Amino acid sequence: MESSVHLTQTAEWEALAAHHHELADTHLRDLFASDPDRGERLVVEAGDLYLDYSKHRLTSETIERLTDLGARVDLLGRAAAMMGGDRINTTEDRAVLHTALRAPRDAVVTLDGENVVPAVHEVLDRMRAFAEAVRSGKWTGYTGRPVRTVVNIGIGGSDLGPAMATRALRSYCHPALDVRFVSNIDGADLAHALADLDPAETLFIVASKTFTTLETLTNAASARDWLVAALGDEAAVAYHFAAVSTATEKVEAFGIDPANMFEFWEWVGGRYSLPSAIGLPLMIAIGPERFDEFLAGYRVIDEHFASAPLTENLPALMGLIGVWYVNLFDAPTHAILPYNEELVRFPAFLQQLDMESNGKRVTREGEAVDYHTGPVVWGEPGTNGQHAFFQLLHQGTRIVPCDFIGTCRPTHELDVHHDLLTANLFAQGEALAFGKPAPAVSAEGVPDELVPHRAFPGNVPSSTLLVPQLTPHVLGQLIAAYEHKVFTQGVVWDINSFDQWGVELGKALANRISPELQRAAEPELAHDSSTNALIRRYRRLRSRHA
Ligand SMILES: O=P(O)(O)OC[C@H]1O[C@](O)(CO)[C@@H](O)[C@@H]1O
Repeated sequence: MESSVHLTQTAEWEALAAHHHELADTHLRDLFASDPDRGERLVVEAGDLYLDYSKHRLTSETIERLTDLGARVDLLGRAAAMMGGDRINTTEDRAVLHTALRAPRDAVVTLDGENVVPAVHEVLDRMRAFAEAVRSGKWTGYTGRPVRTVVNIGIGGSDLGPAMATRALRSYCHPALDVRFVSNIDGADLAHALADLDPAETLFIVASKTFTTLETLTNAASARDWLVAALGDEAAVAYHFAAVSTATEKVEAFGIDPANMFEFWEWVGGRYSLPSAIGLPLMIAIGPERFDEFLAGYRVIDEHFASAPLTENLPALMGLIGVWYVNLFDAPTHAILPYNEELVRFPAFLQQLDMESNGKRVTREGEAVDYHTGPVVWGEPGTNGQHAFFQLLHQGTRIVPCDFIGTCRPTHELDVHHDLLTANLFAQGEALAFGKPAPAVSAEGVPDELVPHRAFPGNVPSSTLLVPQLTPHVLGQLIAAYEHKVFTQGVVWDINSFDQWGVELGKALANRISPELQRAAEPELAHDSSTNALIRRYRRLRSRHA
């Protein structure tokens, strides 16, 4: 879309809004009654992903209107520009090439006249050799002992992706290697992670794109002190520390041997960096072959997204349907509900992916938007969520579109559990969509005064993403689908999904306040009275002997 054209003034937007006006009050019960086959028709498949979007408050016409809007903003053209190396992250003057991280060895992706794919595979080859050495015990620490625990130190995109995926694929992990993640600057995180470890058998991976992040550098420095104190020699650091970063000089300055540094590039956004060297702890955990399958999974969806027509394009439809709720139904949040305990960290991973990408209030041209952008993303695995917050989904006043994610085969032997788990998934989608109207409740003999309390309005929309099994290949597909969903929405909203200036102010203020917490002097008057009072109170109570 030409930047001078305002999204909400396009004919496609107006047509969508008019269509919403007609459909807004229609109940899913009526949509299914008048179109009984919609559960078989309003579905789309890509690779191993099966998306049922029939339980959304939409018709085929809605999909036509939404895909018209996608065409108007040239969604697939913009995807091609991203994958082709255009500098679409204009506020940082960067290309956005995470799709090149999973391109096959013989692919060509040109940036500034150079093919980036050979460098990607060179790093992957080095990662493979390193991962194999650690897994086989060939890599030995300062005292000659093999590694038993890998501790990844990173935060945000340098933590959430590998932590989520290592957890998701734990049934594929090396049985004798423990891979842990430390992210929070809260010393409780590192202290707890190290409490039962033997430094002689511990390998740290310091993961930071910029190698300037306060949390990561503080944790890494404390980890180094812990190691050196135990092994009695600075030289031990070279045996027990590796780094993943774009900043070679800073890694060296920290004291990590550049031979143990795995590079990635400024054109990889932190929240998109899992298939880069940031995935090293995952590769060590599941092994290079499984990691290759994981990357191949991403590739399946990248190729699908780049080429499928919008009406059959799974990530594009996920994104466009999300726009339908955010902008037309004013839905402020979006729930991610994996019915698979292994995906326990998937909602947190998607929070960064989605909210750091699309939590923006100005267009690419810097003009304030007059429509909502990214929703608040949240969630928890089923069935736990059912016994916690589903009450609000069923009977609250807000509309919460839900993504149910289910797996047909478990990665364990307890089949009975898995059928019960999946029965709950399907039941929730059904209950949310169709509800239980008051007459049906009365017909069961419920006293009149209780009927309003026990009726379910229904009409709560949901997608069901069903996959065969949570393998590395399928996980790669799932992540790529959400990446491209987020991209789709950013294109529609005409925002830059690849910068994150909104995280900077808090970092700067923390740097200012941090020395004030240690000084006896009054806090700087420049703070407001609330912050000053909190600083004073903290200083009074922080002493362990107070
Ligand atoms: O990898 P780095 O440079 O340490 O950054 C960690 C995270 O911090 C952020 O920049 C936000 O502060 C994220 O975008 C990023 O994933």
